[in-house]
Amino acid sequence: MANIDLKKYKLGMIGLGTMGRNLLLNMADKGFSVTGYDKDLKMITKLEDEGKDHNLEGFSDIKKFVSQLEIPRTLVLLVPAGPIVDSVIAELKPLLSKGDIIIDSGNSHFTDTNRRVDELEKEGLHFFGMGISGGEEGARFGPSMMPGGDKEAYNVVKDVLEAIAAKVDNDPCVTYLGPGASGHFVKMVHNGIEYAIMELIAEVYGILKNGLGYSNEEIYKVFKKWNEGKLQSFLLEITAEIFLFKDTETNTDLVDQIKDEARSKGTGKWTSEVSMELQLPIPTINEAVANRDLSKFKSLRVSLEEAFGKNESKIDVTIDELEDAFYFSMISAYAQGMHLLVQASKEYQYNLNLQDIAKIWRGGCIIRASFLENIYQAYNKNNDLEHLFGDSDIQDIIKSHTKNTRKVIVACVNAGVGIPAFASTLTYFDTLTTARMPSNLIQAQRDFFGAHTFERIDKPGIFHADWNKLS
Ligand SMILES: NC(=O)C1=CN([C@@H]2O[C@H](COP(=O)(O)OP(=O)(O)OC[C@H]3O[C@@H](n4cnc5c(N)ncnc54)[C@H](OP(=O)(O)O)[C@@H]3O)[C@@H](O)[C@H]2O)C=CC1
Ligand SMILES: O=C(CO)[C@H](O)[C@H](O)COP(=O)(O)O
Repeated sequence: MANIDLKKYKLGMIGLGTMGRNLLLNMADKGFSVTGYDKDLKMITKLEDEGKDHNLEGFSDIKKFVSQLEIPRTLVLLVPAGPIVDSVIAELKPLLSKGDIIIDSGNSHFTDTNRRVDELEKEGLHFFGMGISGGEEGARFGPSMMPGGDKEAYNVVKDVLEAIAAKVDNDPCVTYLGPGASGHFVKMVHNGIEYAIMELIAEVYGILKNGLGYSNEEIYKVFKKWNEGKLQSFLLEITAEIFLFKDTETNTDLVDQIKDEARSKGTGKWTSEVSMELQLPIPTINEAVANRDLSKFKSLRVSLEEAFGKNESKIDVTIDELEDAFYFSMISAYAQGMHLLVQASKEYQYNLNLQDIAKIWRGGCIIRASFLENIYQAYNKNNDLEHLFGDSDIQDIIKSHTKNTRKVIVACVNAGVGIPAFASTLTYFDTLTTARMPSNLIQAQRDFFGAHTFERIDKPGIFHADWNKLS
C-alpha cells in the first residue's frame, strides 16, 4: 500500500544555497509545509538550523525527498543556471509522474526554458520558468517573482507565491506574465536594467571620488541624501551603506580594498544579445555589459595609464547637477528595458502586460525604486505605450533634467573622465528625439557600393541609382 501519510509536503525545493534556502524559510514562515533537497549536506544542516522554529526537514537523498511530496508533486529548482538544471531534471524524471510540476526559478536563459518546456511536455510534466529577484534578503522576506509559461501549473502554486512575495499597497509582487519562457525573459531584462543602473552609479562614484575629490564618507552622504528624494531605490540604498563598511583586517574602508574588475554571470550579456537579435537598441545596458568586460583588462589599463599619464583633472559640476544627470539616465535605462519587452512581446507572442511588470517590480526586486511608481502610472494611462518617453508626465521630467545632464556629460568629456553609460544614454535620447537622422546617407552609400536599393521620402517604391554616373 502506498504510504500516504508520508506524503506530507506541498512543495519541495531543490538547491538550498542563497536563494533556495531563504525562499523555503519564507514559505515555512507563511505556514506552508515545505521541504528541501541539496546534494551538499552542509546546506541541509544550515536549512535545519535556520528553520528550527518550523522543524524544517531537508534531504540529501533525492528519492526519499521526492517520495515525501504531495501529488501532484511541485518542485522548485534554485540551482545554478545551465547544464546543472538539465542534470537535475534528468535525475528527477524517473521519480515523477504525469501532472507533476517543475518550476525553474534560477536565472536560466529563456531559450533553455523553451527547450525544457517542450521536452517535459512530451513526458506529461508541467514545467515553467519563473525569474526571482531580491537577492538573499528578498528571498527570505519577500521577493519579486516573474512566472511565465504553463498557467495551469502556475495556478497550483499561486497561493504560495502570493503569500511569500513582497507587497506594495497590499498587492503581491508576483503575477502570471505570459506564455512560454516569458517569465525568464522578463527576469533577464530586469537584470539588464540592473546592470545599467549599477554602471551609472559606479560612474557617479568615479566622478565624486576622482573628479570632485570626495572622501568615502562624503560619498556616503551624497548617496544617502539622494536615496531620500526622487532617486530613492534599493541600489542607491545599499550603495550608500557600502561606503560606511570597514575592513576589520586593515582598518580601512572595504570598498577601497576591492579589485576594480567587475564579474558577471551572463544575464546582462544575454539582454544585449537579444536586443541585437530583435534590432531594438538598448545602449545604456550594452555599455554596462561592455564596461564590466573592459574593467577586467586591469594590467592593460595599468600599463596604458603609465603610457598616457594619470588623469588628475577635476570636474566642474555640482551635486545637484549630478543628481539630475543620474535621474535622467536612470529613467532612460528603465525605458530601454521596457522598450525591449514591448518588442519581445510582439516577436515571441508573450502578450506581456507592461503595467503588471512595473507593478511587480515596485517591491522586492533589485531594481525597485520610487520611479517605478511613475512607470506603473504611465502604463496605467496607456498600456500600449510604445516607449516610456512617449508619456507626457515622463516627458516633463526628462525636459527638466536634460540641461544638467548635458552639463555633467560635457564636463566629464572635457576632463577626460570615462562615463560610457552616461554618454551613450544622452546620445540615445538625442537620436531618438530626432525626426530626420543622417541615415539616408547610409542608404545612399549601401546603394552606391552594393546596389542595395533605397526608399524615397517623396514617393513609394524601391529605388536604385547609377551612382557612378555623377552629373
Ligand atoms: N544569489 C542571488 O542574488 C540570485 C540568484 N539567482 C539565481 O538563482 C539560482 C541559484 O542561485 P544561488 O542560490 O545564488 O546559488 P547557490 O550557489 O548559493 O546555491 C545553489 C545550490 O544548489 C546546489 N546544487 C548544485 N547542483 C545541484 C544538484 N545537482 N542537485 C542539488 N543541488 C545542487 C549547490 O550546491 P553546491 O554549492 O555544493 O554545488 C548550492 O547549494 C541561480 O540560477 C542564480 O542565478 C536569482 C536571483 C538572485
Ligand atoms: O539575478 C540576480 C539579481 O537580480 C543575481 O544576483 C545575478 O547573479 C546578478 O547578475 P550578475 O551576477 O551577472 O551581476
